[in-house]
Amino acid sequence: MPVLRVLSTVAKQALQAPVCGYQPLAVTARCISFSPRQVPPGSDASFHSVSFSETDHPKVLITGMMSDFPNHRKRFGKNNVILSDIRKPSSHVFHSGPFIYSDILDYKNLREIVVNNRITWLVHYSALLSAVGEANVSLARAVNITGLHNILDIAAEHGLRLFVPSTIGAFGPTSPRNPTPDLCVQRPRTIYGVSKVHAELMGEYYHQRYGLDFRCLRYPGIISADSQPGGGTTDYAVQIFHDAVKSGKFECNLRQDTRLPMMYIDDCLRATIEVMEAPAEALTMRTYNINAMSFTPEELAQEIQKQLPDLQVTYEVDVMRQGIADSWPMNFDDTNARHDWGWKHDYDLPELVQTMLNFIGSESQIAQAT
Ligand SMILES: NC(=O)C1=CN([C@@H]2O[C@H](COP(=O)(O)OP(=O)(O)OC[C@H]3O[C@@H](n4cnc5c(N)ncnc54)[C@H](O)[C@@H]3O)[C@@H](O)[C@H]2O)C=CC1
Ligand SMILES: CC(=O)[C@H](N)C(=O)O
Repeated sequence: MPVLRVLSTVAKQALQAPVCGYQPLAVTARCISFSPRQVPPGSDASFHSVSFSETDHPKVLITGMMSDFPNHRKRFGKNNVILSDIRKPSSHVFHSGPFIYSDILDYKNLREIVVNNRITWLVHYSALLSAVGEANVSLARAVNITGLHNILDIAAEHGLRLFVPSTIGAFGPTSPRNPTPDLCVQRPRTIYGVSKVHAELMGEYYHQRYGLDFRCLRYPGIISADSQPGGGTTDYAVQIFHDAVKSGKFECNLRQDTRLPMMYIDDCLRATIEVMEAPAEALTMRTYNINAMSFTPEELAQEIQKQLPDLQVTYEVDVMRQGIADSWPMNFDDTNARHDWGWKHDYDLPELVQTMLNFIGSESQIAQAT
């Protein structure tokens, strides 16, 4: 829809909205019962959010497949969590519950999915990560920014609770790095970081302007055994486990002393559920840092070598990735998440290494046996 038409619709309805007059923005937002792409009554469609009783399970749509979301499915019921992507799912994901094709750049298709499945919560993972984003800026801009606009409008129109992850990559070289607090200078130097700051600010704006229930966590680098690294700067911390088990050798593309915040996937998914379920009154902010551990490639290698002493690690620095890593936080301050909604991580470095090696080791034994 052309911008001007949106603006004129918004302006017209704003003028018609009763008694909002000179009240502060937050109050005004509650008076305006329309969303940015809503078309006027009498035209081709008009939207009315269905309200659900408190006892209903949320019906969750997840864009992008960060994992197979066993936690979400266990919590909300297998059929209440629909995964979506433009990529073919693994057979494990495909057989674990509903999966649907959805391109987040296709607004009408997203709307159809939300309506047909009576979606109430949207968890928006689709994005291009930092390194792959630098390699394809226009695609990153489309997926991470235009795609996000579609998601925000769909969520606002249909009264959805919306989760969008942000990242340590939303900070830049002028941010305090050790530790990095929730509120500080954010001048990232990657298209990924810029798009994530945009997502944080747009979500918070929609929250105060349209009452959107927007929730956002800034994740550290996420380490998971059951998905391949997706083109990020922290990928080395996943790849090292696969190479250690497979060949006993690993070539690291970051310097050995590059310290970055990291988290095991189970902690990440649990944090996501916890912040989504937190009562709105507990949230003093809508975007929180979450933290678990911080390590360098050398420290990670040493911890793995306690289990696999023959592992050999060499360093072949990728200049672009190193530049990105050097501009990111070394340690994350998540005091507010711990205070407001009780965030607490379970996995430190030794537990992470043990769990990853158990998982990848048993997978590789199965592969060898078959
Ligand atoms: N993996 C990590 O270390 C961290 C991830 N995050 C955030 O978590 C989210 C998920 O990250 P990962 O799973 O690691 O990334 P990933 O690159 O593995 O997955 C992203 C998914 O988005 C999908 N996608 C791309 N274009 C799409 C489109 N037009 N329509 C629908 N789907 C599309 C891709 O097919 C892919 O499956 C991202 O938003 C990322 O910014 C944040 C911090 C750390
Ligand atoms: C930390 C992230 O957001 C991601 N893993 C990346 O390295 O781009």
